Amino acid sequence: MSEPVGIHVEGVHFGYPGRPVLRGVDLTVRPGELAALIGLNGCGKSTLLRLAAGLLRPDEGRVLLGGDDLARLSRRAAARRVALLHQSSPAVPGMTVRHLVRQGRYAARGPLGMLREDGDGDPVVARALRDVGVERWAGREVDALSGGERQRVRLAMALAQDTRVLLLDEPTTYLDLHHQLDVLRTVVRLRAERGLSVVMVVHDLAHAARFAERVVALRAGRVVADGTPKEVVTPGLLADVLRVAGRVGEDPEGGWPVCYPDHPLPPLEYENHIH
Ligand SMILES: Nc1ncnc2c1ncn2[C@@H]1O[C@H](COP(=O)(O)OP(=O)(O)OP(=O)(O)O)[C@@H](O)[C@H]1O
Repeated sequence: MSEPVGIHVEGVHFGYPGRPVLRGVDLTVRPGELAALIGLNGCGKSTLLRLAAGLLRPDEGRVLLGGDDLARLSRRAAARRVALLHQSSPAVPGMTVRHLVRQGRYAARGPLGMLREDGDGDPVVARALRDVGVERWAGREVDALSGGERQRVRLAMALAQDTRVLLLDEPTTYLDLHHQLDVLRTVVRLRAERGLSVVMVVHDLAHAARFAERVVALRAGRVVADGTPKEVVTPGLLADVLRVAGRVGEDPEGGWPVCYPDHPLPPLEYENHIH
């Protein structure tokens, strides 16, 4: 028997009508592992996360969560195992931070459990608010928060699902540098403390190289590189995957790769076909 894994994406093909996006993607992320997913705009990163969360069904291939086929799980059972922080979410007029984060408990508690809850009662909600340092805003309206504040509250909502697999689509969007690092370090800490499998879409290679155990590069619907930051983040990757010319050095203390991007390269032929 092979080792049970957090999340295992196997041979996944997917397209929207008239638009093939993923063409046979394999990806395994073990408990306690943080994988950064990188690639050009429109290459299919968010689509892959939505498939991994069970919000889309693969045309071919499958997604396994701890060995169970996601396609066989109900929406609610899936939501107890995998949480997705979306790139953006619609505004909800009048909703408080606590109320929004409580929404993350729906899968675990069910409709009756949600009704019975007395407000502050759920310790997982309190912990999620604390994890991202937003407990002092619990009574504020979400719509009255800044973009960065709202992003952290949305992360708290994903954490409130209390799943072993966490999918984060650009979790540092809107955040200032201080809070980018704060959120990334929180994710790194939680994945170690709670043995989470984390897949995180990032555009900032510095963050991928510094905080992820693995960097997975997607191009034209396929995984074209998957390894440690040192293995993957190279001038070749900058050029082939991100269409940027630049140098790659090494952090003198930590040893992780440091990029010095210089100028964009023209798109490749396949990109014109796909997009
Ligand atoms: N609901 C949809 N219907 C049709 N096409 C879609 C839909 N969602 C995304 N696409 C297309 O699928 C492709 C992949 O989109 P996706 O959002 O997965 O890219 P991405 O890598 O996450 O991009 P970005 O870095 O810009 O967030 C794009 O060409 C996009 O236009």
